[in-house]
Amino acid sequence: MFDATSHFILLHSLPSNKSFSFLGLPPPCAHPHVRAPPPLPSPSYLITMARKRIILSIRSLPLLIVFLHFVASSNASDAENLIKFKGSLQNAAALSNWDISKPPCMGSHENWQGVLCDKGKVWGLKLENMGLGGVIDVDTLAKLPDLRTISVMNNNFEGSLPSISRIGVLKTVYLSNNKFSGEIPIGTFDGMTNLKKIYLANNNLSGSIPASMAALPKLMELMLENNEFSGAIPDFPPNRLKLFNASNNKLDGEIPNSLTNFSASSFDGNENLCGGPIKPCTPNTNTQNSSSKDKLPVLTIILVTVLVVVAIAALVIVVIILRRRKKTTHQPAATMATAPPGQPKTASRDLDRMEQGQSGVVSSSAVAAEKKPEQNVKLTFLKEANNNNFDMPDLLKASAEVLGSGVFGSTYKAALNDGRVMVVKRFKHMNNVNREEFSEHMRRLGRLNHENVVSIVAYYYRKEEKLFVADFVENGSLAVHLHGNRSRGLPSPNWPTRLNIIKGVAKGLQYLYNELPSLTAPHGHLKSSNVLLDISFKPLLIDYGLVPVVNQEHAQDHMISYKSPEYKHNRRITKKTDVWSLGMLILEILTGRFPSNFLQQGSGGDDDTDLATWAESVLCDGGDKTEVFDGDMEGTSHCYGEMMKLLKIGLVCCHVDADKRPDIKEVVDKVEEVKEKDIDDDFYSSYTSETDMRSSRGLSDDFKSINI
Ligand SMILES: Nc1ncnc2c1ncn2[C@@H]1O[C@H](COP(=O)(O)OP(=O)(O)OP(=O)(O)O)[C@@H](O)[C@H]1O
Repeated sequence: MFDATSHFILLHSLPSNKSFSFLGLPPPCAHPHVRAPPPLPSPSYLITMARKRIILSIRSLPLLIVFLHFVASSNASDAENLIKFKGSLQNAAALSNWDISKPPCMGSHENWQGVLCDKGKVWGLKLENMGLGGVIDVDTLAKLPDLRTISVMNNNFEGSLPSISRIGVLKTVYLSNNKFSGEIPIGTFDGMTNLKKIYLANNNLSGSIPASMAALPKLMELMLENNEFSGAIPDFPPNRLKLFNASNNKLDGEIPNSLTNFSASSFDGNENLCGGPIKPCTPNTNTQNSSSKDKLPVLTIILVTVLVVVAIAALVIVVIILRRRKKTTHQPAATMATAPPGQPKTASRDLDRMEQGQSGVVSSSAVAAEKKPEQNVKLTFLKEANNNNFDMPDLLKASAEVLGSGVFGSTYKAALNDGRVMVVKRFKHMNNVNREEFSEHMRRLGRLNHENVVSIVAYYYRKEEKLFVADFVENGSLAVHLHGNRSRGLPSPNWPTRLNIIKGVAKGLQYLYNELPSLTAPHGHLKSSNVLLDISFKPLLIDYGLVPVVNQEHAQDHMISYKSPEYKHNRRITKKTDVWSLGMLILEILTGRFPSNFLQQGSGGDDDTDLATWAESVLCDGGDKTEVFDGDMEGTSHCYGEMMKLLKIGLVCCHVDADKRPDIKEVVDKVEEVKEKDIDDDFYSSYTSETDMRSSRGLSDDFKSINI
């Protein structure tokens, strides 16, 4: 027996020059003028050596078997560790399908609720909104070698923060919206050299922000809002953090220079914090901040008090005189933009509270204009409409609900007194576009009118505050219907509904391409949470046309277009980038899998596995191809042929080479040809042949060859 292993061992165990001679090649560094080539080894020498190696390889066979067994059983041990981890949780009913007899991961297929898989390995845990409590057993999780992300957001975990540095390889940790409390030990994040995102918002954590956080070399997102953190904010390396929020804590001192580019809302609600975008630090603030050890001399205090009293008195007299004069000259007309005294401040605080997610429904504002209310609180309406009989003060008074916080800011639902329900989106990460450019862009967006595009009704511009107002769409986002309903046990959209949604989205996107020809990516941020559904499940696009007005650095980190292969590889987006996003969305709708799970996983390195690659691998691996489709999608019998056609359109749209993707018109035409039911029963089997499948993304260049 002379197997590959023994062959390998034989070659590598021979004296270096001999091994090359054995292959009939000259030794790598031999130089004829320096040294003559060594003589060929005698046949008896070679036979002896070969024998020795064979014996060695037979001896090492048990080791090899143990090694292979270890590799084969690594999945089982992931399963055991997960079951052990589950054992320390309370209220783990949502994890009832964690079943040791079934591996958590089969390739990229996930068998266990909340367990994210890649190539048969557990790379993430997404245990959100499950009412979980108890202990997070980090020591057991540390035994999962491929674990890179953990989210237990929106649960009931309490007590001190788990020692996550035991899982040193983590890239993202989401612990927001729990009841974690107490101080974070100094070294909690020590050695976590790959950690990029830490979400701790809405807990009861106290003490200082640990310096080990500021020392993390790759940290990009840090959310600490609505806790009890105190003391000074440590200095983070400049330009590293892309998202930061420490509002509503008890922090004090001066905001470090490295964080001054974040807006005031990242720091609001910390009374003794100063500098950067909030109130300037005065010697007085500094005195307060340094625990007021050295007190001001009594005389100075008295002098300052007297001066302040005199100044206030003078101000009151001036105001009274001015009011009297006004009254005698003319009676002022009440403008919609004039807020009642005190209203802006309260409203502003309400808004910030809403933003921190402290309460779902509050009597709120959409914006507060603290400086020049007369000029600043007027909305600019984009369309002439009879029912635009409201303005900013009405939004300020309306009861509002936080719909969510996205990458550009927060979105609120505001119910007006006349029954109309509006949505206000407050943008945080805009670029420095001036009023004229912004207004011009808004007028362009305001002219849009299509049944699959949500119209922007009005906008508000101030240098540091930008708002969009739109009508509320009742039925929530496609993302919730595809992914959220599942965990709540609600029905998922069936095949005909999903097909109609894709048709509507494609038409809406084509409309944007036609109407906004000057934009490279007319949508730019197409994903399932930016597709809303009305009551009849008609899709409507939102968050389109933003690329020209948003902060580019932020966009590059968060917008869907910037996750495309062309941006990853060539740092550019093209006219076909939105087609890629549409392709991804088609695959998400058909497979029920969330593309961002794949993107997040690939973002840290060279791993290019995305949803399209995964779908292709299922189609090509010779197994049951229908497994690619979402198992929760009903109404699929006699439809697999048509579903396959649509899947293939999605795959072609995701072609890695942007030039080989179809243009939007071709996509719309092809999608329109897909029917709810298979026309020909035999069609499916011929359609799903191996060759045909392999041609979908890379191997066939001609989109027109799609056999519809
Ligand atoms: N006009 C609207 N009617 C109803 N719901 C809306 C409307 N606009 C936005 N939403 C919903 O509000 C929520 C928050 O939206 P937002 O755009 O702030 O975040 P996102 O879509 O989750 O992320 P991103 O900022 O990346 O777009 C989402 O669930 C979105 O579907």
